[in-house]
Parts: sequence; C-alpha cells; structure tokens
Amino acid sequence: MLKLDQVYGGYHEDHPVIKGISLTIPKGKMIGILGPNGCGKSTLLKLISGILPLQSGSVRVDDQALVSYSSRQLAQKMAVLPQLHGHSFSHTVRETVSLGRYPHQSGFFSTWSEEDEQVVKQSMRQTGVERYENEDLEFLSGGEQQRTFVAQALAQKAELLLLDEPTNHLDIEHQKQLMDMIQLEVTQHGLTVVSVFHDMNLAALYCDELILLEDGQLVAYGEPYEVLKEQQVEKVYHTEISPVLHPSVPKPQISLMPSHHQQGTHEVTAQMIRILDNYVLLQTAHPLKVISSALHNAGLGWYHTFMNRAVGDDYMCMDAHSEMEQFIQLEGFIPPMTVAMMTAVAAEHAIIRSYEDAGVSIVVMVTAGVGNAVDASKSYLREPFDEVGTINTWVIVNAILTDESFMQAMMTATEAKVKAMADEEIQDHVAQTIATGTSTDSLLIAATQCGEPQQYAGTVTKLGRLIGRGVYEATIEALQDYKRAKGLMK
Ligand SMILES: Nc1ncnc2c1ncn2[C@@H]1O[C@H](COP(=O)(O)OP(=O)(O)OP(=O)(O)O)[C@@H](O)[C@H]1O
Repeated sequence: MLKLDQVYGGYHEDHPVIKGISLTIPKGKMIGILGPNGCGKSTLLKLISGILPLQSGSVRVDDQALVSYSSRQLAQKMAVLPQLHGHSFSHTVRETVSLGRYPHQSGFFSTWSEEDEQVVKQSMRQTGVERYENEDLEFLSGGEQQRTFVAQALAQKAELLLLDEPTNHLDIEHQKQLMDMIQLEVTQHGLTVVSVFHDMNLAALYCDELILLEDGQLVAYGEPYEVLKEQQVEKVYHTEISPVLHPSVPKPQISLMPSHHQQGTHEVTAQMIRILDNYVLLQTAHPLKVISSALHNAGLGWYHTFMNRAVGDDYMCMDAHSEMEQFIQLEGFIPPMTVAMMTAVAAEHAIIRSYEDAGVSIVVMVTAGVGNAVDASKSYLREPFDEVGTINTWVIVNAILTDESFMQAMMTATEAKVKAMADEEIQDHVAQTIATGTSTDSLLIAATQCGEPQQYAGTVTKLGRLIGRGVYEATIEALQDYKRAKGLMK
C-alpha cells in the first residue's frame, strides 16, 4: 500500500529532519508513529502525504510514485488529519465535514449527491458530532473540534488515513470511541491508518505495528512488543519506565517512574498485627506490594490494610465478595486498599511469628481450620463445594521482592504448609489419605519493597529458608491448636 525508500525531507535543504527512512506499510493495518518531541513524526506524515516535498528518496502509494498523482487523485487515495492548533474556524460542523467530499465532486458545476449526503451523515454519526452539526466550530470544545476533523477525514472515503495525534484533546471515553471506530474501519473495511501518537499505551493497544523515531531516523518498526522494549524506550525518551501488565489484552503497556516518589523505610513487626474480636488486623503506614488468593482483592496490588476475618460455621451468603466489602467499610477501612480473607477459626487462635536472618525479616500469620481437609491429588473424588474452615497464611516480608521471588515465595510457603499437614497427619476423610490443605485455603505474600532486594525465594535461598521454616512452624502450631480446640489432642 505504502512504500518509503530512503526518504529524506524537512524544511531546509542542508538540514533534513527525516534522514533516510525506508519502510513498507501493508494495506488494512493500523500503524502508530512514536518518538520524542521534535523527532520528526509530523514531518514524516507531511512527507508521506505530499504536503512537504521530498529532498530525496521516494514514497510510493499502491506501487505508484506519490508525485505522479494529481491532487484530486491523491485526495481520493489518502485523507489527512493534521495536528490541531488553536485556530478560529468560521464553518459549521456540517460544512467542515462536507469539505471532505471535495475530491469526489467532479466538474465546475458539481452537484451534491445522495451519496455525499449519506457519507457526511455517517461520518458525523461515527465520530459523535451529529448533534452539533449546525453549530459553528469556533464555539465547540477542543475535543469536539478534533472529532469534527476526524469526521471530515473519514468523509473523504480514502483508503489511507494519516492522523496526527487523533486523540489530542479527547477525554478517555472519546479516545476509546474514536480508536474503536477507526479500528473497526481497519478490520472490517480494509482501511490503512498511519497515525502519530504520544500515548504509547494507547498506540500499543490499537496498532498492529509501531514505528519508533529518534532524531529523524528509524529506531524500530514492528509489533508493539518488539518496539516498546524497556531499554529501547528509556534510551529514546531519556526517561525511566517500567513495563506493566494489561489485565486483559496481550499488548505491552508501560508506566512512568516518578523521580521523587517516596517509598520510605518501614518495617512490619509481629507486634503490629492485632487480634480483635472478629478479625486479625494489620495496618501499615505505607502500602505493601501484595500477591494473594484472598477473598477480597485477590491478585497483585498495593494495600495497607490486611484482615483475616472470622465468621461463624453457619455463615451463609449468596455474594460473599460484596458482603465482605460492606463489612470492611462498616469497620471503617477502605475497601480498595484492603486485602481480606475469611475463616471459621476465631481470631484469638491466630499464630503470629517473626523470623530474621542477616538483614531480612519476615512475619508469618496462620489460622488453621481443617474440618474440610483435602488431599489435592485426590480431590477429583469429591463433588465441588465451598465451605469456610480453611488455612489462611500471611507472609509479610521486609525486603524488596522481584516478580520471580513473589512466585517462588508462594511455592515455598505452599510446600511448607503441605509438609506441616503431613507431619500433623491431617486426614482427607473422603480419600482416606493425608490431606495437603483444605478446599478454601488462602495465601498472601506481601513485601514492604524497601530494604534488601531479594531476587529469589526458592526453598534454599535466604528468603526461602525463612519462609519455609516460618510457614511450617506457624502451621504446625495452628494445627495443634485446632486439634486441642476439637479435643483431638491435649
Ligand atoms: N514548518 C516548519 N518550519 C521549520 N522547521 C520546522 C517546521 N515544522 C517543524 N519544524 C522542525 O522540525 C523538527 C521536527 O518537527 P516535527 O513537528 O516533525 O516533530 P514531532 O516529532 O512531530 O514533534 P512533536 O512531538 O512535538 O509534535 C523540529 O525541530 C521542528 O522545530
């Protein structure tokens, strides 16, 4: 569709802004151009559209040199949305969008066809500006003006759409609407889009491929994961970033790292865990980084309140998640900053221990109720069910953990719990074998993210040794406590 070969161009003959760019853009794809301020993104778009003549090299559209197209032919091939500046406009929305139809008018006395009318209406509808159609553009907001110009570009019904920061001025609702709509044109009608973006995350979400420019040269061109590599982005933008996971779309996303973020130095001690009537509670001055399988706020996140709530054996609730959220709120805590587990074991039975080794310390909290103990390898013998009465484990680490050590900490803690179950000979009454846990166990690993970095937490690492021992010993104590409470042991 579009082929650039050794393109040089700019505003002064001796100082090209774009320096030797070659690339091929296939039909029916959305391509994003990224790069720092002044690197030449808009200039590249102007060279592709022919607004700015090439100094050397070639641009070919559908295998034909750009220069060989008449301006009307070119306008039928490509539509351009330039970067919007603070102009004053003297047209209505409808008049502005209608200008997009000019390449399709023929002859001096061209008439406005039914098709023109339909296309203008459809373009206004797609961009959500139909309701302003008779208003003067100058009285509309920046976002409404931006959408009007996108409508004009769409009305041109070109095969190639060149956009310079199309989401500029748009709030997130309108950014999404616009990008969804453009993506639909690409996937359903084979439109080809080349668009400049500043928002790398938005570009990664919507574009098939990204172009990264630096000082007028091509640094990378490929799928988002090939272009948004941490070190490459940091080098080009001279900014520290961190890759983050999109919760549901397999596209790379990045986050800025504020330079003056205060992490502080803070330590969690066993004394900070309080045993109240209905729950075990930990509150920290700074949020901890957490991974957990808790009932409330499971997964990965930053939280400063931790609750292990005891409920009666008769607890029955259709929607335990929302009931728990209400409970947290009623107790005066902030649900989005709280991780909460549930158990049938009274809070006073919680076992809390701390362990330390050469600069790294952990605090472990365990409650164990094993009325419905299960051997994980034999659980297929049972009907699925969900009962409270569970082993809840917290491991709070005073150190900096990597993702790798969070995952390993979960494994080490689980293995230690399983060993404690075996040594205490806790039975799975259905399978008649030694149980490995219960059907509703929860585990939480939380780290202060200050202190000594711990890359690993496998069983024989410095941290793993603390976790393995700590979870084992606390679980043994909790299990013995349970047995005593049930009269199974003195
Ligand atoms: N009309 C112009 N006349 C002269 N120089 C220009 C003109 N437009 C841009 N430049 C210069 O060309 C270089 C690249 O500008 P361009 O607008 O292409 O960058 P950009 O990557 O789109 O930047 P931004 O992210 O700030 O929009 C800059 O140094 C700029 O000052």
